[in-house]
Amino acid sequence: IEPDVRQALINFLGSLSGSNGQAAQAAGWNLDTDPCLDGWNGVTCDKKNQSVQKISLDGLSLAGILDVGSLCTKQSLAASLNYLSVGNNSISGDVRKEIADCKQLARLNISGNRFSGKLPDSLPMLNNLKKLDISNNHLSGDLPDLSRISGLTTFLAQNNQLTGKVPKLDFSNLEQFDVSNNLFRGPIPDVEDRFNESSFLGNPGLCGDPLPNKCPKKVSKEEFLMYSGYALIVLVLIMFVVFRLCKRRTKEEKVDATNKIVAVDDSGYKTGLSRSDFSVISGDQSALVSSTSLVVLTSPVVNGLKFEDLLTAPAELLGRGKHGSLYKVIFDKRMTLVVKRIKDWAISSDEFKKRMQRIDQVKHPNVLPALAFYCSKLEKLLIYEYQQNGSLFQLLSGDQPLGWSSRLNLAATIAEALAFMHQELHSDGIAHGNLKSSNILLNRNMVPCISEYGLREADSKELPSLSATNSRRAIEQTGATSSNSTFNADIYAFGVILLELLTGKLVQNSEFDLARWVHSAVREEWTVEVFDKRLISHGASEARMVDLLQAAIKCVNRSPETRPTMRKVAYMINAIKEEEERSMVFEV
Ligand SMILES: Nc1ncnc2c1ncn2[C@@H]1O[C@H](COP(=O)(O)OP(=O)(O)OP(=O)(O)O)[C@@H](O)[C@H]1O
Repeated sequence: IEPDVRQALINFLGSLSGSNGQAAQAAGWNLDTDPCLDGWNGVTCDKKNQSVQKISLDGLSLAGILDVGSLCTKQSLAASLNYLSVGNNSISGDVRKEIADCKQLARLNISGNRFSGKLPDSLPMLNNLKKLDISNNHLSGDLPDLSRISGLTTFLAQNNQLTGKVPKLDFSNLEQFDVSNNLFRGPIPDVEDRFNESSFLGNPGLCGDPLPNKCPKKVSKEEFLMYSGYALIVLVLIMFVVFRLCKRRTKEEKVDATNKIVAVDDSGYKTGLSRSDFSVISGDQSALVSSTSLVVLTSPVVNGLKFEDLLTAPAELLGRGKHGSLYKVIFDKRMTLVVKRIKDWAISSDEFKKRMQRIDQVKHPNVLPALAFYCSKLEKLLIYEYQQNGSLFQLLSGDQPLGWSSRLNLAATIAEALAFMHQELHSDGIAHGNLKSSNILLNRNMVPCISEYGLREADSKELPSLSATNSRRAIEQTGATSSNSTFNADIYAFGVILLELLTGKLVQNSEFDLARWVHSAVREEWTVEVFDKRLISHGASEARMVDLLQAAIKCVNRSPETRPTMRKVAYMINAIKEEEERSMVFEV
């Protein structure tokens, strides 16, 4: 063997052994001897001892790199070397592209090392390769196109991090095949029943035979075109039907429009039309707003809802208060909304929008959020979800008496929610402005929610509406437009709600001044007389009713500055509630 080949072999082993440079010596490889005639360990030559055919250096604790360059670029060596095996060492680094120069290689074994990186794209040029074992390394990336190596009988690649598809090899020719525990993806090619699932296990993205998990059905190009064709035809048909329906509806609306305009006019109530004949906005205004989207605040349910939807849906008038009218609007049974049409509020559209968006940022589970709103010069509308269980006002005026602990819980919940809103919106100067028991709604779980928060600023003319008398009390003696006065008015209004809960007497829309009546009764030491008889007969604790009455009286104090903040009120009511709970435990 020529000296330059000897040198190449020694260099190769030197690189393989890494810091342990003694390997060459230990294996008896040195320039003064001949690899074939003197029998270098791990080297096998041809029968005539003229060329090196095999290098077998398995299990020698080699910890360097595989310098195939020094080996395979030596033409005489490359022309004879058909076996290279360095398995079960600690060799690291990648397999370099020069491996392809060792054209005669029939067996390449690098298993059980620390090889990493991608196999070189030149590897399939080894077209004499029969056995390739790269298993138990840290190899990654997609494999080169191994299907180009036609005579492969062994391909072992298990326990690496190889990606991409399992190569389509000539499985009829393969005797050993294992790609388990890698990162291969996609369908397994047809392995002609020659290998079972153990060859593929441990690849989370693999599917199909012989693995038990089926691959998702792939739609062929023809099928795709066929289905798209069907979809297109259906779409055209739907559009045609919708177009026809819209046309018919517009015709009907034209006929109907005059009735609706009359119905919405203030005289509408007197026209004798049934309540469901009302429409939310009048016909002349609808022309201005018909194709405008609402500003959606909270709910995706109302996304895409337009004014024309509000116009065409049947609307039922729920109430016509001082601040506007309220309609119940049902959209194809999917959702029931209420639309508050605000009357005479001298607020610019910009201010209104900012105000509504600010309120929407403050969320509390016991405050009903507006879902959307609309504002223009002519109209200000707010949309809420319809609450089917009515209001606290209705609950208290109903036949079913409300028990003491329910009333106390209601009071505590509303106080807490109002305290939260006051705290969050104090710097914005946004109080409720129109708190009353008909604005405390009960949701589907009978949980109370404050509705219509911030729909009104209290101003000198427009007092927070209880009844005129009750509301005048609410803010009298305050600087009428100062923001504190609005918060103080809310506290007064909340005090009235407490009084309603305690006395069972409702003040809405009546001139009955509940606060004054309670004040005088207490002054005359008739305190017990004020309480709802039904509460006393059901054995509610008089002491705690008196405590709640004290809190209520503080809230309805004539002098707004001496009213406690809502936070303090909530604290007082919670203390009463805890006392009640303690006493219940004690009684049990
Ligand atoms: N989201 C809702 N769901 C169900 N009922 C509601 C809803 N909002 C209000 N209501 C009820 O509809 C009725 C009319 O409400 P509206 O707000 O018009 O009355 P109001 O508060 O007396 O009027 P105003 O706010 O102008 O003083 C009330 O009984 C109220 O409890």
